[in-house]
Amino acid sequence: MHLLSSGRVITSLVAAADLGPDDLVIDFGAGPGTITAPLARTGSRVLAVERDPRFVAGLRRRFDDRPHVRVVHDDLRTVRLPRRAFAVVASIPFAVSTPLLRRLLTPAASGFCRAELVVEWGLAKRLTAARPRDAESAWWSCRFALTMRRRVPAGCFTPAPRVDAAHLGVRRRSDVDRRVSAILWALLSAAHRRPGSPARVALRGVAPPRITQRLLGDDPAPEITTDTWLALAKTLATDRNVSPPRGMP
Ligand SMILES: C[S@@+](CC[C@H](N)C(=O)[O-])C[C@H]1O[C@@H](n2cnc3c(N)ncnc32)[C@H](O)[C@@H]1O
Repeated sequence: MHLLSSGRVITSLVAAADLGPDDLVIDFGAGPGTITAPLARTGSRVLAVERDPRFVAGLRRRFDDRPHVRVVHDDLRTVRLPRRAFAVVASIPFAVSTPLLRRLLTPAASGFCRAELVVEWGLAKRLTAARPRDAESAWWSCRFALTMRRRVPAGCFTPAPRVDAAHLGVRRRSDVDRRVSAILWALLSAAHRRPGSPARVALRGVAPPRITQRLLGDDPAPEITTDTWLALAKTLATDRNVSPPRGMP
């Protein structure tokens, strides 16, 4: 287990979240409370989720006198998420980063709105690439602005992991509504079904060829940027003849 030991990284994680007393924030994999403590000082309501009973006991003792901190003994992959708007600030084991991101970023509607996360460097690089390489990363990056804030060298943890990490910022895009999302889901699912062929060809029958030709050209789906996918979905959303398909997650 690699505990964050750099005060500078912890301070910048919490500062980037810009939390106040009206906010609800979750620290997933809270461990000894290294991040929980500065989160508690922001005055927000804090949920510290931890699976290891020894850490849970320590967290309960440490935050006993802080009524706005609740320690939840549960698994981050299955714990019930709040319905109300919430933020996440966390440094979690690299092995459960993707399951957690899936829970936060995949559902079209949820209370999740933003996060400051420590994840493996390679994962952060992949998620913040201008050209998402699969339908899932495109779905995430079109609906959330994913920003590489900084590299977090392995030496910032005790003990140091084998690879560096990154501080990743996540913000829900306010200009992507349910209709745009539904169209986006249909476009990405169809275009990535045959990722080697030009996306505009894969989208025949899903979107009007005059629009896909102009925006997508002959590029296959993994070569199309997040910005272009978003522009296409927003253009189609303004066309009242396009009915938003069902089946979004
Ligand atoms: C890398 S440590 C980070 C601890 C602390 N956040 C820090 O930065 O120092 C990961 C923590 O996540 C906990 N953890 C691992 N898998 C978990 C899971 N599935 N659900 C909840 N907590 C988990 C571990 O017990 C450990 O305390």
